[in-house]
Amino acid sequence: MRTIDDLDVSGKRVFVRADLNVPLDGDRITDDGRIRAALPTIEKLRERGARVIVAAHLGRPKGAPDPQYSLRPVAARLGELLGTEVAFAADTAGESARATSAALADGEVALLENVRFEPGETSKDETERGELADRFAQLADLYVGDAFGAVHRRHASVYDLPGKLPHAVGGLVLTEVEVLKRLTEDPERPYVVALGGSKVSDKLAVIDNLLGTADRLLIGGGMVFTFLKAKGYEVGSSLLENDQLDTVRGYLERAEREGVEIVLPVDVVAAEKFAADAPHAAVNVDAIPADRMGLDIGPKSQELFAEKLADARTVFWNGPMGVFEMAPYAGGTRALAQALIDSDAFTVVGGGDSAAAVRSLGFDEAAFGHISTGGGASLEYLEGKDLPGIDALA
Ligand SMILES: Nc1ncnc2c1ncn2[C@@H]1O[C@H](COP(=O)(O)OP(=O)(O)OP(=O)(O)O)[C@@H](O)[C@H]1O
Ligand SMILES: O=C(O)[C@H](O)COP(=O)(O)O
Repeated sequence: MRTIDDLDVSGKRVFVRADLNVPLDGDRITDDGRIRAALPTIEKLRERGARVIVAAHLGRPKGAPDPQYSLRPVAARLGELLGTEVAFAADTAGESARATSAALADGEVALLENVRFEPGETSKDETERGELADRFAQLADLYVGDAFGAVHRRHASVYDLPGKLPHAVGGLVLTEVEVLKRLTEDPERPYVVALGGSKVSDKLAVIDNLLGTADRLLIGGGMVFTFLKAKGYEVGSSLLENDQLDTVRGYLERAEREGVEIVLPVDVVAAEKFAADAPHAAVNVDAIPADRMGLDIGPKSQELFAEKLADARTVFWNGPMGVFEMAPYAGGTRALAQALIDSDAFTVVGGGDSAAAVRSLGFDEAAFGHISTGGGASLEYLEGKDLPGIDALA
């Protein structure tokens, strides 16, 4: 794979696909970790006289402009961090993008509006994606793939565009892959994987593969309830993937057969509604009231998970244990982070929100072995799956 060092970028327009999918509260960025992680590649290109056109997605808009998912606040923050003005194109691949790209001087940077405002970006139809990629290609001379958090997506700006321009892999992708390799090539055991978060259907699928590599799986976050339901418990109004119950039963059976431990919470914090001020209490998993939703693992589960991490030598953690953004439901995530720190294991934390949680709860990033910008992407890498956004850079 070619790296940036192999490209002659001086005076050229370089399209950089980055993952700038940061958590927002209104238009306030609550964690800028992914923007910071994108800086080295952009800075290197600027130093070498490139005209840098950054493209990224934010959230999951439905293929049309939606102001709540605008990257405008990200352009402002990127400019602050780079210490230079970042021009913002009000569209993704239209008139504004073309004019913004054409106006760039050497060393200048622009950010395009959210690539997912274009239906072609996430389309399953290759022709539709290809048409958008053609429009992107008109904006630039070269392509750099550095969106590690999105390399598992077969999307126009990640997968199709590199086929249309001379391209190189970015430094962030290289670093991430180098660290994650340590987890796939003979990890020190016990190897424990902790899974949580809310992208339940995305992440349930990885369990199948993890059963073949990890010694122990700790299940927290929104994923818990599909497991509990599959075991016959009632889960009230908690997040639930009803159509995955059989799959999950299959995982539980296979784990038992193959001697992989799946550790489920024994209690959860159940709230009347999805709100910080909602009445809530810790209840055992066999006593979740029908009108309540589980928003965190409970204190007994925190202890249990810490015990299950104490002897680990390698840990990968993706997905918060609860709705850590609201103080009453942050305990599980805080306890898990602390247990990782207390263990002697090589620890990797992956995912936009997981990394944000670690930082927002006041932990020192340096206390972990590696904080990855990829959640789903890291998991798919660990599964050994082909990653479209990396394959396309070959
Ligand atoms: N029990 C729960 N019910 C609902 N949401 C939950 C629950 N537990 C955690 N969450 C939410 O999960 C979200 C994060 O999930 P997600 O799967 O996106 O993780 P991530 O670390 O960002 O990984 P990725 O980078 O793949 O997105 C948080 O916003 C958190 O509030
Ligand atoms: O947050 C992430 O994991 C990446 O930015 C990818 O986002 P997606 O799951 O919406 O494709």
